[in-house]
Amino acid sequence: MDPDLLRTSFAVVERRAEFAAKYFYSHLFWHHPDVRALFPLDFPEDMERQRDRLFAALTLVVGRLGEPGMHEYLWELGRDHRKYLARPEHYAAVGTSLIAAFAAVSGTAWNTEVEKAWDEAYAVIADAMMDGAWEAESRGEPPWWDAEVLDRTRHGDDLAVLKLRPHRPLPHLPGQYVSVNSPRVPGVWRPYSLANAPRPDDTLDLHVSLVEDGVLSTELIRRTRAGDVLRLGAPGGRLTLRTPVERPVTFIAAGTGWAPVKALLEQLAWEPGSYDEARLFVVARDTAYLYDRAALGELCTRLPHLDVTVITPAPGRPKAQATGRLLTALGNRANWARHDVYLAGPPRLVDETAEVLPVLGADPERVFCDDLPPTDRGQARPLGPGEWLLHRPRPHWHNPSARAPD
Ligand SMILES: NC(=O)C1=CN([C@@H]2O[C@H](COP(=O)(O)OP(=O)(O)OC[C@H]3O[C@@H](n4cnc5c(N)ncnc54)[C@H](O)[C@@H]3O)[C@@H](O)[C@H]2O)C=CC1
Repeated sequence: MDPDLLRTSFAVVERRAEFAAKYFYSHLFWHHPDVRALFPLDFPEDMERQRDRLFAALTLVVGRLGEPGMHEYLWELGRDHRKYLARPEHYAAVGTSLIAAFAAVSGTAWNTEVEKAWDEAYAVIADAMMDGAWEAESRGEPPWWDAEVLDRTRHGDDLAVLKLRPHRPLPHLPGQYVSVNSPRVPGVWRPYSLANAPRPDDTLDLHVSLVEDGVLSTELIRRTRAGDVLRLGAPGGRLTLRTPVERPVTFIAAGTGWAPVKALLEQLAWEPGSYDEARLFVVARDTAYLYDRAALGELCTRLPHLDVTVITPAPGRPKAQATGRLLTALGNRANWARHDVYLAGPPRLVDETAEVLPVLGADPERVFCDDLPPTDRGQARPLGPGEWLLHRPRPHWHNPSARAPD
């Protein structure tokens, strides 16, 4: 496998990503109409997301092939793909269509050497995924877990906490997430962090925030009731407590990113550790969205040394202003080089914070977060004067063809 050749040839494909994705799906569905059932059909929004996801996943894999942790990631992905009833023949079909699409959009940049590199890379990816699926199957793990909704607590119009009881126990680590599907929104799966450490009664909590035009979040917040049954995929993710906890720890939770952090704090409360400092930053779009204050208070009693900072935007300011305030608050703290940092929340906040922490002295290898697909469509935080200089936003070019005739 030649990583440089893969990266340079993928850069050509990425420039025509839209066309490549259309070609890929048309090729796949034409040659294997049976595979169509594995992809969501009814929601155009979802076909688009699927396209974005395909390229986001490929970019991640191509950028990190051969890196430590990549095999595990693919293994987990394959285990999770059992929920789509993905079989070895589907992996072969996807590989053929992907390479056909890459060849179609690459023009003269495509040759036998590039094709060989992609054939080999795809074989590595598919083998790792099929290993994950096979291992899960051989230990008797179900392809998904059905879970009954025991309770749904609404917090305002756009937030809900669901309590679920899986029909069979779903073993997980605090901080992990699962993908969730409702039979009323067929084919649509979204990742949600489990908001609790494992409990003796095996119940699970999900914290759901409304995503504008999001079919599943709307379903879960507005229509799902006690007695409904949801479907959960295999748990996964990197946001798990590194134990034994011997270094100081910082948790940063924004919005419903509070869910995995809550689970991690529950674990910290019973995990023996030799750390001497624990910090928690809770960021919310306004005080009304600090929806779990009672649980936070309880955790503070169980973790008396936990230093808590709550951050919201100034009254009347946009929600993303809280991210600027968070970055300032982080800058006012010391000892980052010693801290393990666990970070959860909207992807833009996670990206910005993960970029700033090493500048403050944190070890990037000790900053833990999930790679989640973006769900928010809001505007980015307005740039501060220093950032404006460093990252001037792209100009909005006029479209000459839209100009009125002289
Ligand atoms: N494991 C994880 O990392 C988890 C991540 N999430 C993600 O967290 C988000 C939760 O959404 P909500 O609760 O509605 O959060 P929210 O929209 O209320 O935002 C909370 C805070 O995040 C920051 N923020 C939001 N959008 C931003 C932007 N565009 N740029 C910079 N900062 C921004 C702001 O400080 C805001 O006050 C979802 O995107 C979800 O996917 C949720 C659970 C777990």
